[in-house]
Amino acid sequence: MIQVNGLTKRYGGTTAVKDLTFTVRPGQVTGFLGPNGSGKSTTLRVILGLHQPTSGTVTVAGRPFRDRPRGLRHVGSLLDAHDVHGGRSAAAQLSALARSNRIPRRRVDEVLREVGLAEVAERRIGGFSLGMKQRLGIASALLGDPPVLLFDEPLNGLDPEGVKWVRELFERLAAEGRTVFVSSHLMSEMEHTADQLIVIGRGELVAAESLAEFSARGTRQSVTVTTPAATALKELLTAEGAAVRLKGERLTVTGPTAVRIGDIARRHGLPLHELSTRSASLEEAFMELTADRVQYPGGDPR
Ligand SMILES: Nc1ncnc2c1ncn2[C@@H]1O[C@H](COP(=O)(O)OP(=O)(O)OP(=O)(O)O)[C@@H](O)[C@H]1O
Repeated sequence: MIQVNGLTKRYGGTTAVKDLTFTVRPGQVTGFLGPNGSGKSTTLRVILGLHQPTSGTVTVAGRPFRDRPRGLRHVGSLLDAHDVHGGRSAAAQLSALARSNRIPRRRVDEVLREVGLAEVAERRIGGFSLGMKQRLGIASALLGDPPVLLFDEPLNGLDPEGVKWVRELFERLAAEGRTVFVSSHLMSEMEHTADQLIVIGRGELVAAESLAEFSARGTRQSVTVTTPAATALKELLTAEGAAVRLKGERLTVTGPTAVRIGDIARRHGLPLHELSTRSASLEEAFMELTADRVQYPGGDPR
């Protein structure tokens, strides 16, 4: 269990995280979701005792993590897959970690097998692909067989097969009763990975709930209409107070239902080639929720 209580972290004039409170429970995969620069890595670093909070507290299994000797047996983490010694072999890197944490050497072979790197164990890490480095980072996290695991953007650089493997691994780790906390800036990654979500924007908590609860927010619907009379229909719908986007013969309408749009078109003798309702995706719900909290919005403000 991880408990974050009123956590604020400032770097000089920048507030990376502000009054953040949430709990990450064992036995499930919890996604830590937020746009770029929203404070995810900062929070993970504070949980790991690498950075000091400006105010607030963070505990892992009831105690600050930095108070625990032989940390890898308590918390395993993957923060930055590039942060490895390129001249070493995978086996040498893990052996050094095992030694300094008093973990038996046999665990090195076990975790290398577990992450599918047994055959390249003696190769230099410098020649590894990003996907292989991610697997090595996951192996380091698993080395001490810890009850709590933190992963910062672990799906980055993985091919679809790698993504599937990581998802199944996380599921299994959670089913074993461990606390699994996984960050991502993409809802689409978390949609099939996490049971619970902690969502932040600009360092502040936006949502802490199950994926199912979060999905229920995405019930806002839009109607897609295709018609050769797109401009005329757009005018009629706009006059009704609908929000309408026009692209070629296709309108995306929010406000009125499909039935209402169909009735308006019929009354004015406008032909419809398509009329369909769709619910906003989870990605859209996430973007909507964090829209006013994005640190570096895309595009060029003019
Ligand atoms: N060591 C540091 N010194 C100064 N500012 C920092 C430091 N670390 C993070 N920040 C700032 O804190 C804010 C949050 O950054 P953080 O890396 O925690 O976000 P993130 O959600 O992990 O982003 P990303 O998805 O891009 O990795 C940003 O404005 C960042 O520039």
